[in-house]
Amino acid sequence: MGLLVDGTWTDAWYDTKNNGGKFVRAASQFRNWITPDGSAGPSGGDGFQAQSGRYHLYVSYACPWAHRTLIFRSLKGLEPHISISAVHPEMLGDGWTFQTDTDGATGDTLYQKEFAHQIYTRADPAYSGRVTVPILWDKERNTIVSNESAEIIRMFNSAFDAVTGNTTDYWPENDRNAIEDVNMRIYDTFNNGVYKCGFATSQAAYDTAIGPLFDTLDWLEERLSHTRYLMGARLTEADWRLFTTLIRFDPVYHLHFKCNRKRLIDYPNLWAYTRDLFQHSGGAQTVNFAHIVRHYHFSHDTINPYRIIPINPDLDHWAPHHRG
Ligand SMILES: N[C@@H](CCC(=O)N[C@@H](CS)C(=O)NCC(=O)O)C(=O)O
Repeated sequence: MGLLVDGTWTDAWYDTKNNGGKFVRAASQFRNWITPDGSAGPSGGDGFQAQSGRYHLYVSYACPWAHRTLIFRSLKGLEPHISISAVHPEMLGDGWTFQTDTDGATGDTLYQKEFAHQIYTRADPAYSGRVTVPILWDKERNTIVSNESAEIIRMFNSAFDAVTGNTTDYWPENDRNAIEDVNMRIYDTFNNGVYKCGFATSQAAYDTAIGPLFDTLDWLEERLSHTRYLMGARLTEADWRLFTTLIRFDPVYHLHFKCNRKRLIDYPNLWAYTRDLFQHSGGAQTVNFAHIVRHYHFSHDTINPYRIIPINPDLDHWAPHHRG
């Protein structure tokens, strides 16, 4: 685990000392948008036109943020148009690596680099900051388009529609405000909330995060007792953003990140909803439990220094969900 400082790799754990033991996630720095005609998006520069074969996605199968982008690549039929490389699940002193000694770890299929930080310095030799996945790479301009998953999924949702002919919309105009409200609560207390609990280095920081996390799960359990999806009958990005944290909850977050007041399977609606999404196209084929379990238990020295992988419950994600 480390970061780049003026383009030089430096091995360092998250600094929580200045925040009373709280984990504070840094903002992503590459914020360009791919658009149908290459005009600029809501942030960054122009010149990133949606074209088949031009872009490459670096992911970790373990990472919930990268997982979102894999789901949207699948939902929107982008597999033939956007190539991928998947990092090795163990993120140690060198950060994410392109070692290939584990099933599913592809190596850097574009440039045959060893480390993900070399992709960042290829885009910006003086980059300072964390080296995170996902990374959306432009092969033509030789740079990073975006390293912000929330924005990458919105690009995938619509920018390539003319290329693929797939016009299914997971961010429908009429529901955007409602989606934003739900996203904000789920991001703050759950998607990022599990990390706030797990990476807390003071009791107070943990206590501040854990209450709202389970309040959100109780709220979701109630909401999903009335409707199939978060926005009603229609599946939207809000569901997929929630899914990537739910699917990791019992195997990882419950124990490893101390989110253990309840398990996912203790919430009948949420658990059935998770299975519903898992069984949907874009679900199961983007989930790699081996990478998920290995990554978290191996990569966080301060939490699990002996890298012992717990036995974990047997979960049947293929059991009928009865939410049709
Ligand atoms: N805001 C980013 C966050 C991505 C992120 O934090 N990814 C984690 C993996 S789950 C990572 O690469 N962490 C490496 C680090 O923080 O050094 C996004 O949503 O795209």
